[in-house]
Amino acid sequence: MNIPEHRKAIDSLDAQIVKLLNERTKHVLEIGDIKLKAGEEIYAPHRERAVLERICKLNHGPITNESLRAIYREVMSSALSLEKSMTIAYLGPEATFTHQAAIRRFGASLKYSAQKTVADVFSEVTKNRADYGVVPIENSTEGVVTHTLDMFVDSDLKIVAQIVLPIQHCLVSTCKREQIKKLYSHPQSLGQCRIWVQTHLPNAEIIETSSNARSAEFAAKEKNSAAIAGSLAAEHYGLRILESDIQDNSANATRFLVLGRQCSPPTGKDRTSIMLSLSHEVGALYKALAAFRRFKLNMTKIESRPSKRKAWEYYFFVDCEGHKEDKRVAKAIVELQKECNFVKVLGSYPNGD
Ligand SMILES: O=C(O)C(=O)C[C@]1(C(=O)O)C=C[C@@H](O)C=C1
Repeated sequence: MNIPEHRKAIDSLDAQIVKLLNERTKHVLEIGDIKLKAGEEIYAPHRERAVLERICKLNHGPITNESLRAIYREVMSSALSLEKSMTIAYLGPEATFTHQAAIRRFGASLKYSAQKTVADVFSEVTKNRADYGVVPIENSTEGVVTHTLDMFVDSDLKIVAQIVLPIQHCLVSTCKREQIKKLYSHPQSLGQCRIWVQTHLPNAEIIETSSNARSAEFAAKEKNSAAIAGSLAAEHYGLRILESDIQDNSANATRFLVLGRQCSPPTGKDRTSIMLSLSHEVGALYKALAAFRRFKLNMTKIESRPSKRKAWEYYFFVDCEGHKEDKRVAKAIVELQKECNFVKVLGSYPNGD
């Protein structure tokens, strides 16, 4: 076939794709009506995961699974936005990695609302001003985000999904690399790119900022300056990516949580986050954690935080595999309730990204 013939075939396929996408969307709208009448959540992360897994299984190429997932992300995002006008609050400013993570999960068709602090994200969702919130919880090199853990103490919001975003730092600027005199960076990002900066920009004056997006904003306004930031920030502030993936550790990733008001149903591959407090007694933590061993539950994380209510009193945050409605998890929670002063299930949600 020559190019015009291929294009004719593409035009005919596009006509079918558009028709099929609209047929799909009509079903989604009907589901939306049923959910609204039943007072159910519109966003269904368990179903989205099943859809994405299924389309990847159906795929025999040449299109990659990654591209197919990105296309379907947008298909589901546009469907969601038609089912209900939705707002996603996230830790801003605009174009941060949290913003990038939120778009990766919810797509480009929804409304996003940047918040100044993690507490503001919680408050927007609690007060119904946003449908969901996205906050960072831990970075593979920097560890846990303590503000986020602390917020769960007084909040009734649920973790409904998680997003694992590989953090790819870029050197972004309006000038050429040789012309860079100043480098704007968030201290954590600088920590993650230290070797690269020392090797490639040893003479640049380094100025610390409060976020990657701010770094990009400053670099966009000032001649002979550059920033360490993500690709979304580069695009947002009209900067060129001079070098990508400049982080010293290529396995650098951040886990974000999606906060909502209702729990997600089980998918068969879930994770449950639990918060607990214990009496000051020898072996109290050991006895409490025995519940996970007894019911053969793989614990994937444990963190402790000062309670801020009484000196030397701590809360423990524990993640395990399984859903709170799974028999073994439910039994372990009953056991924990016997051993602990206080137990709160923060949410059960699909494991993975
Ligand atoms: O299956 C549903 O519950 C839907 O609302 C449909 C759909 C989809 O487009 O497939 C849309 C949004 C949900 O988050 C999950 C899936």
